[in-house]
Amino acid sequence: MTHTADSTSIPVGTTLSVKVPATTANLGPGFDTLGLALSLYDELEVEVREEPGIHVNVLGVGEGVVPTDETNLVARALAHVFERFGQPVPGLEIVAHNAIPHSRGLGSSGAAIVAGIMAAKGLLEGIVDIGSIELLELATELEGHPDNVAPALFGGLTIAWVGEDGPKHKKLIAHRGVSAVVFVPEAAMSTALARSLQPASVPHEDAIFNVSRSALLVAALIQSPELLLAATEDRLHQSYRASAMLETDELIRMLREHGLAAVVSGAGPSVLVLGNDPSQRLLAADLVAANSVSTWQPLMLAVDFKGATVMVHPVEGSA
Ligand SMILES: Nc1ncnc2c1ncn2[C@@H]1O[C@H](COP(=O)(O)OP(=O)(O)O)[C@@H](O)[C@H]1O
Ligand SMILES: N[C@@H](CCOP(=O)(O)O)C(=O)O
Repeated sequence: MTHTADSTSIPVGTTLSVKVPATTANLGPGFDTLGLALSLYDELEVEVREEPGIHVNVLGVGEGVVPTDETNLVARALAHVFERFGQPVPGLEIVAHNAIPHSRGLGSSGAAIVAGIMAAKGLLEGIVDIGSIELLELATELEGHPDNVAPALFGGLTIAWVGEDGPKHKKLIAHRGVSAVVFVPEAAMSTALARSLQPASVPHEDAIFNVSRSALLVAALIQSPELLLAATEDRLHQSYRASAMLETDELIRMLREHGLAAVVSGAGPSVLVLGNDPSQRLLAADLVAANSVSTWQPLMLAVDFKGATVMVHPVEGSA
């Protein structure tokens, strides 16, 4: 006889693996809207156990820092899905292998939320069918804005928006000439702090400026990468947040003066350079090494086209 963890029919011993990409949001003018999935991943191994409660063994980034109990963001996201569908959470042992740096503007909180949601989707397979619209709704409820969680879930370049009936997305395939390098500083800055610096309203001319640049940016990213420099200008968020990340601001100015499409990655403080050919990444890395006194870790990343994945490994004989 197969043991079950509780009143759901999820057998004890069921395991699953989850993989979620890092993301870079905004891409300059596309505040809270545009995002790109990148080839840097957080991974989970999840096992259903007899003992109730969720324990998270955190390895890599966040080890010894983020909680290991039910208050862990991955565990909270997972529990949120079970609660939404009226299902009791089984006892779980989770091993989290984290590579996405925290509070640097690479979507670590979005990735943790998506990881928990994908784990829940895998555990609830055959009990509840969770579609892509629901995945994005659940993730956006927890993250507060859809621009990181959409590419983390679906991969590629995403346009995300919130309609009257909730968040939606459109996935696009970035032009293969587009390359990305992210410069990650040692110091962290929370997204919540960056968001607190945003004004409640902006001048109409700045809104027009960003509408034109973000429309152009979609064309640049999927068809005409040579337009990336003009297409990555922004007046909606970067200047308001610059006082909280002066070195980021300086680095972006320097790189843009050299013709490189440099922007704040997400809410910062990392810097993203979108290249229209791979040699621009090396040029950017040389310029950063030569012109900055601080240490910036260069991450040369590819665009991830797949998004989050979950693989369920049922207990033998339980299917
Ligand atoms: N894999 C993870 N497991 C648990 N908590 C996480 C994980 N990733 C991120 N977090 C939480 O999210 C915070 C970072 O979120 P945030 O400030 O939005 O920055 P980011 O730009 O990295 O998303 C971390 O300090 C931590 O509390
Ligand atoms: N649009 C958000 C994006 C936050 O991204 P993160 O990777 O820094 O969490 C914002 O700019 O606040």
